[in-house]
Amino acid sequence: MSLTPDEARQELRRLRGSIDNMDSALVHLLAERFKVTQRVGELKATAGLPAADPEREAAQIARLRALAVEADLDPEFAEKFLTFIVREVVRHHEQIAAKQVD
Ligand SMILES: C=C(O[C@@H]1C=C(C(=O)O)C=C[C@H]1O)C(=O)O
Repeated sequence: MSLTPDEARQELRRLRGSIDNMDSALVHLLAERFKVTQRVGELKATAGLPAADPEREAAQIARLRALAVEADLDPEFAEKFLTFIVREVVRHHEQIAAKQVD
């Protein structure tokens, strides 16, 4: 299928509109996730529980890797993405716990 330059530009605009919508959804989902993990961090700090839970993280990685395969997404990428987010969450939890000690 060969497109004229105008048709290609039109298709590019349409595809980028779709990418923008998905990026917006991702940002909103991440914001909601961080609101919930903030509450988890406060709960853990109050109860004296550790910031990180490696067992839970391993279970999440296994679950997301399987979901990624089903969804035709690279499971390595899914794991890296989750690990990146969880690392940030644990950093927040450590900060929340440190504030409680002050
Ligand atoms: C949110 C939690 O705290 C940490 C962050 C996790 C996450 O972002 O999913 C998972 C496990 C913990 O290391 C939790 O324990 O559920």
